[in-house]
Amino acid sequence: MTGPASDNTSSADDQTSPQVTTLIIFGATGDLTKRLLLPALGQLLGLEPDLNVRLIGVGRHDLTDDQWRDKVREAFADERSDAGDRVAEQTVYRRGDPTDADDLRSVLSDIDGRPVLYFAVPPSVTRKACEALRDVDLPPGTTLAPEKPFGSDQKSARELNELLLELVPENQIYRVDHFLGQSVLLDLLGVRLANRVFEPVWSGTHIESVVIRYDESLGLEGRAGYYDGVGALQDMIQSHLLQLVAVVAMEPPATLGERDLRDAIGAALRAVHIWDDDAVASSRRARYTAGEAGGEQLPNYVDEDGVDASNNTETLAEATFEVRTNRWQGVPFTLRSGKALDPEAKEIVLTFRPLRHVPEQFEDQVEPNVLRFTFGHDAMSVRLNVHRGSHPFALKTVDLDADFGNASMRAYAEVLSGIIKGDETLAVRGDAAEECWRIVDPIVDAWRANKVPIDGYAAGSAGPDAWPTLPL
Ligand SMILES: O=P(O)(O)OC[C@H]1O[C@@H](O)[C@H](O)[C@@H](O)[C@@H]1O
Repeated sequence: MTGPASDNTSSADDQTSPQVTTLIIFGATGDLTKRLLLPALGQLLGLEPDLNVRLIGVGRHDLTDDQWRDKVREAFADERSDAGDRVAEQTVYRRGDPTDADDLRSVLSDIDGRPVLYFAVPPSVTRKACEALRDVDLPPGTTLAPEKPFGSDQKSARELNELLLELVPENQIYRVDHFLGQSVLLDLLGVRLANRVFEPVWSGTHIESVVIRYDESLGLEGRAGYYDGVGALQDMIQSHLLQLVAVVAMEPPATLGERDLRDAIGAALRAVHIWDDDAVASSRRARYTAGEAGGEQLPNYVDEDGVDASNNTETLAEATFEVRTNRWQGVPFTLRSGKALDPEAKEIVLTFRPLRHVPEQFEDQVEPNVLRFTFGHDAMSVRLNVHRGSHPFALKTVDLDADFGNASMRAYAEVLSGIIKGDETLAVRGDAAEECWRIVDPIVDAWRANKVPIDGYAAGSAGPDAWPTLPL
């Protein structure tokens, strides 16, 4: 995490000098590494040139060191820096299988300082790799960074936690959820916790509903191997969006140190339940049919390469939850995310309750106040009723917009920064990972049992016509 060092970090405090970190990326030739991890590392090195990092790529393909270095340079090209050039110059590639203890030993025999094992591989490979690591002597400080999804239900998440904890202590496990590094989440923390005008009204006494949506125009993008059978609920709501719920709903922590913040997130998640405890009535799912979205012509989802129609995968999911605390009981938190949607809508929207009384001259003119945070090109707006018009008490609803511009750091750069510096604040703690599955498991079960119909929507539309509109 950038900014002031956290006040109650554990592992970060133990480090006295800029220790060397060897970042070992398993899945080095994969899409995640190319599109997200390496560009983020390049950006981070440009912003923090003193980070003492070595990079090793590990993959199943045959690559020479020079070929790998070219890939790294290419990924760093947009944000080139001396530090990035140095890392790209020194990096090496090892052909290896992360599920093979001999290969793991061989990679770890050749490292400087503290190794970070970043698993940019499918979850089944991460699990087998961790099983293989039981037979490997891990160097001091070894850090494990598994990517989402972390398990496939509460039970498997618990088992994976147990396995990881056999290998290293919790403060050396960085479960990656890049939404914790999204600048909008960091904006939300600032707006909520540093402003007198917001914190006192941050509760169900004043807020009527919360909507967190992440409607993307992208389709499957050739990711059937991962996405098909997983779907929008598990891909987005189970992980990313529930982390956002926790940050909106948590009790204000005394500090933003890793322990206080992650305790608050964990407590908030433990209070989240499906609305009315009714997974069938409180969830919806749908799948796209052919159409044009994001400038691309998309086929029916079921006709996409690699899709197995019998998986019945949804590409749009919506579910409503309740946070059963004194602060939030009775306030619906609706989460929604999907692919191939137009318009894109990636935002957190808090709608305020009506005033108990307004002067009669204002009646019928007043709209609810709305506080909105927008992802991507970060922005925030507050909807207010103000005087405007031809008579003294005429009101108009206006959105006061603040455009924060592009984030100074990519979400993955924030996450990598924490991992490299040994600050766990923006990593998912084990209890939170299990809790997120506890919350959605009943919906997954209801959908598998076909208790919720799967609706259709044309790619490029705003979703199924029959679904109620969320506040926008
Ligand atoms: O918009 P971002 O930061 O790329 O995050 C969204 C992506 O997050 C990933 O974790 C999901 O697997 C993708 O399906 C999704 O598109």
